[in-house]
Amino acid sequence: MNEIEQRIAELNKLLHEYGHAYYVLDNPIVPDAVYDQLLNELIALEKENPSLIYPDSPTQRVGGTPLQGFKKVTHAFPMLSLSNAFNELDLRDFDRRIRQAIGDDFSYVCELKIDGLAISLRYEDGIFVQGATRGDGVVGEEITANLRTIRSIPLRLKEPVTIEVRGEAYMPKKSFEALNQSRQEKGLELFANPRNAAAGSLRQLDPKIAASRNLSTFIYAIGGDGEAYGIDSHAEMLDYLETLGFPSNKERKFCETIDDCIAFINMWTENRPNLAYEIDGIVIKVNRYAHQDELGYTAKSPRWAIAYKFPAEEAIT
Ligand SMILES: NC(=O)c1cc2c(N)ncc(C(N)=O)c2s1
Repeated sequence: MNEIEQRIAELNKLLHEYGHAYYVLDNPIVPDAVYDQLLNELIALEKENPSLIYPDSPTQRVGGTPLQGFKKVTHAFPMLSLSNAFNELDLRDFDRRIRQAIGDDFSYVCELKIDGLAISLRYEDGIFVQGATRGDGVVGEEITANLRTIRSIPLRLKEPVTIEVRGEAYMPKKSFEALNQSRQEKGLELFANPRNAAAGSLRQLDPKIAASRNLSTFIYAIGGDGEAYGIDSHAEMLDYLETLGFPSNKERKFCETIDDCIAFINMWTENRPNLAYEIDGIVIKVNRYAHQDELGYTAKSPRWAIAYKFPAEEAIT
């Protein structure tokens, strides 16, 4: 490798590491000025040596030309929906049904239900190759170019695995307020809520617009069976996603009983306004895969999971 190739390889490695710390771990290890200076150096070197541009270089996040339309993509594994619970009685019914099926020796994992747009990301040998919306759960829209602009989505994983993951793309509350403020000043129609703003941004044909919307993601599931990756519980799967370099939401709790889940729900009902992003509920999943396999699925959703939905907020008149 000559000096330029070495420097380009080194800059890609450094910028991946710094970008992961900043956008995924929310814990920068260098000042922004240092990151920008290295990025500008890489942009200049790539301009002089286009044959040395890595496909997953951080300079390759925002594509050039707008798309004509979105292709349809059939998910390798259907993206299922969750059945809903609206009150404590629904939650205790859910818990009772599980006990009747598998006995009492099991536990739950509770997670925040992110109010965004469900997405599916495909990686081959660790490289991000395709991203899609949920669509109807079986067929979604291919929005790879727009998802590449989201800095928390790794373009290369820390392991060269072939994997399909699911998560939620969302717009932080502060970005939503700033976006609507600027739209108001331009006399444009406002977005009703961060979820619509995130969905609208990812449906743009020009990736430069998506890139300007400061979207982020949380990744929370592997498509297909996690056993293929040597994992045998939901909690371990979430940790595995983090080791691969995905952003996963840290506000999750291992719960022994449905009472612990209800306490978690009550705490977040109270604390929800303090989050930097919107959530519309709490997702409760039976933790061990062996138990999930025993419980199985109904026609459209897993029997081992439920989404508690917060009461719709009273419209502030
Ligand atoms: N429809 C679904 O299966 C899910 C939807 C969501 C969501 N919007 N946010 C978080 C999770 C999670 N942590 O499992 C899930 S799962």
